[in-house]
Amino acid sequence: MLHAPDPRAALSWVIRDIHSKGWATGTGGNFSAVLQPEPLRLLMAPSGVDKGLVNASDLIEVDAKGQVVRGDGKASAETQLHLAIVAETGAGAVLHSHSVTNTLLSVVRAAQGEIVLSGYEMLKGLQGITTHEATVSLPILPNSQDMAAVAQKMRSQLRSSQPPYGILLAGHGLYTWGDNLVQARRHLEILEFLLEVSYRQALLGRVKSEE
Ligand SMILES: CSCCC(=O)C(=O)COP(=O)(O)O
Ligand SMILES: [Zn+2]
Repeated sequence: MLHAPDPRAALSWVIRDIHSKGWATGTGGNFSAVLQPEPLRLLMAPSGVDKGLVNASDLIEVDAKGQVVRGDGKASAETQLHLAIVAETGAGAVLHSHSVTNTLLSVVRAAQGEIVLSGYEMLKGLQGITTHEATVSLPILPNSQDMAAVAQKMRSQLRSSQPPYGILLAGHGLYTWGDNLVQARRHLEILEFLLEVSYRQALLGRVKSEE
């Protein structure tokens, strides 16, 4: 289904799959795929829908200003973040998850401003990484309901000399992306795996030091 020629079938399957993994419980998370770059058309789920129940025909199309140009429903307030990521990275798909692990770790590590992932074989699942001897930093931005302000902070992270593979919003969730939906989904799975490892490693360290 992921390789389906119909982008609606592919994106709706990815959304339900992410929900089934517990990374977009209830209405949490939002997801987009670029249908065409010029004029920009993003395929997205409408705001506030249960991400376990999204069908191909439920998806809406939004333009570069975040206005709905096709389909029923409202565009997510977080559409601005998807648009900023697409504009800065040229991504073909953007995935935003609300897993328990990313919600928790992004709060606990908020003061550090980043989560560093280093030395794991699974890092090679990220595009361009060919060795476990790699270090990836996921910036943590403060959460806010002011999406224009969050989008601006994301843009400056994405313009850095080493743009990140993902960005965390503290107590909220993870944004990641890829050249296409297949790559974006792989990045999400890899980063969720590595965040889970990081979380369990911290727990283990705590148990050890308490012995
Ligand atoms: C309980 S979900 C709160 C809103 C959110 O963070 C999210 O990712 C989903 O928002 P949407 O408007 O796209 O449904
Ligand atoms: Zn969210």
